Amino acid sequence: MHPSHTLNRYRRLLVHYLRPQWLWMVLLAVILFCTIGVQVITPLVASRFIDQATSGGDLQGLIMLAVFTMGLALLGQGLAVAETYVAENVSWAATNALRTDLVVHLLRLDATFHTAHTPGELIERVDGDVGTLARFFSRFVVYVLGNGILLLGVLGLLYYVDWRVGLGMSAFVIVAFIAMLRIRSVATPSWAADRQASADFYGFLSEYLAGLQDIKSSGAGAFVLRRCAEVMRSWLAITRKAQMWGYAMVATSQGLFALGTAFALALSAMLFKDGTLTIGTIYLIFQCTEMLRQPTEQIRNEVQDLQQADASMVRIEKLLATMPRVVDGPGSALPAGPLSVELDDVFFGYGEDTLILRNVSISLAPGRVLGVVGRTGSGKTTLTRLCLRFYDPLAGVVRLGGVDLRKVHLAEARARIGLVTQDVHLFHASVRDNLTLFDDSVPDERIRAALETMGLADWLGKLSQGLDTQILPGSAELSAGQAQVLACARILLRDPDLVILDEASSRLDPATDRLVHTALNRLLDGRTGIIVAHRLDTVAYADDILVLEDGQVSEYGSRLALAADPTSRFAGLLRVATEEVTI
Ligand SMILES: Nc1ncnc2c1ncn2[C@@H]1O[C@H](COP(=O)(O)OP(=O)(O)OP(=O)(O)O)[C@@H](O)[C@H]1O
Repeated sequence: MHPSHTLNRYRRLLVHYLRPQWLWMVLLAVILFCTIGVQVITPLVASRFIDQATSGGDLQGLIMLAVFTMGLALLGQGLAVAETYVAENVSWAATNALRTDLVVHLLRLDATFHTAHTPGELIERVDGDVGTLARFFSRFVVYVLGNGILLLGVLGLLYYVDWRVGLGMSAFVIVAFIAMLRIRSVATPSWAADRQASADFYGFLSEYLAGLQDIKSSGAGAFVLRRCAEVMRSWLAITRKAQMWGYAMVATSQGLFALGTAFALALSAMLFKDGTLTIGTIYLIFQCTEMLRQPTEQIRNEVQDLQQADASMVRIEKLLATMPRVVDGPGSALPAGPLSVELDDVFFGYGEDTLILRNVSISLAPGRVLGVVGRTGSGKTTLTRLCLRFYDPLAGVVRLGGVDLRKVHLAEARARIGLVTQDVHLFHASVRDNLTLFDDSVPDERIRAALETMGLADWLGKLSQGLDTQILPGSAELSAGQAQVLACARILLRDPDLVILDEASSRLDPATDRLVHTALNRLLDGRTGIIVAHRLDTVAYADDILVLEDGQVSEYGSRLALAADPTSRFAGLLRVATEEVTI
């Protein structure tokens, strides 16, 4: 990675996220310069103390110097506390802003992106990578500048003591710095690999936690554990390498500075023999040599961390630069009331090579209900996704209310559609929040009314804390059918003009079955509907039927007409389904 690219990237992020924090940054700089002042003054005072003590100075003066030294030590601690407080404030405010931007961006990205990236990977971006950047936001500039000045200050002091010592130590600092940077550049790829390995691990973990039930029920636990062990084993090897490099850097700098101290002491001893230096000055040189180490290491650390953070910055910028494939429309208005749905010669595939839908044309009048049937994998769910514009067709047009969906604002179109998926997602939150999706402005009466309409009044009555009862996703109290009814209530509250229901294919017990039917009946009342139907009872709601076969329209027409025609595929499906039910 070219350093100037890194710095440019860093500057861009810094300017953007630190601008609102500039007052805090000024405060941080002031604190840092005071800290440096204290660091430089302390050895000077100590050296004077030693010289006065060894030359028999008066007790009063010595006490004053001792008290002054203690005061400086206390001030140094106070400044360190203040610095931590301000720096944490700055870095959290800036990184939280960046996190928010990333989350907003992730929500804007379309289904294609989310299919290609696991939630764990995205968590690592939003949390791991941003976390790596946290200290950069607060400390990088101030630290590099501050430590640079401290370094110059200490070297200046050494020149002031004796130019030979100053010159020798300047040469030493340059050599040490170059040596440390060399090692760093060799070590950087290991650190990048370490971050990637951690992202892979989180990706793995989130995927398997999400599929916990399937894993348990299919007895795949042993396989998951083995896979987990494999991922961790490879992570260990990578981390060990990265840590070893990190340690090599610490060891090198310690070794180098031990050499530096030895060099400084040897030089001082020679000059002491000459009578050029006092013992207090030698102490000062010793302290200064020690003091050179901290800023040199810190500048090295900052530069090294910047390299590490560069990988994070690259990934964050790349993520922010990823544009959704589905581009928001210019804002054509949709007509009021129930929406018609038209698919005009639609072709669609998720990837480049396989077409999932071919030649699909349907025209659903406002207020009518379309039942979509067909074998598993025939493209039924895919068709509903196109109506919500999760994807754009490769060819052909999808129209809502007669308007090309690509011309409408995504938010407006989606606000008019209510979707119940096969796999309803309930949040670990109260019943109220699950229904309103965290919109506090919806009054409780409306929520209760919606639940009542959906036939869930009894269910609500049994809940210990009513609307405040917490729902635990995947808990035994809520079956797939009940979850769908809750999702229907959620949608009823939004009062959409088109309802799309991808029916759960699981069989329901008779009571839940009745519940789902009441819910459906009321939800579809006065709205256009598309139901991906798996069961015979549900098909009965449809005015029109679309039979999909391998992504193509096999039959399309009024339900009654198709059912009455004994040669139709739909009539055939009905016969099979009736036999299944009656057996
Ligand atoms: N996000 C996706 N990315 C890639 N391929 C997908 C995606 N979703 C579905 N597919 C593929 O598209 C085809 C049609 O899937 P779709 O879910 O639309 O069928 P379906 O008729 O609804 O099936 P089911 O009745 O089982 O729900 C399948 O071969 C499936 O593997």
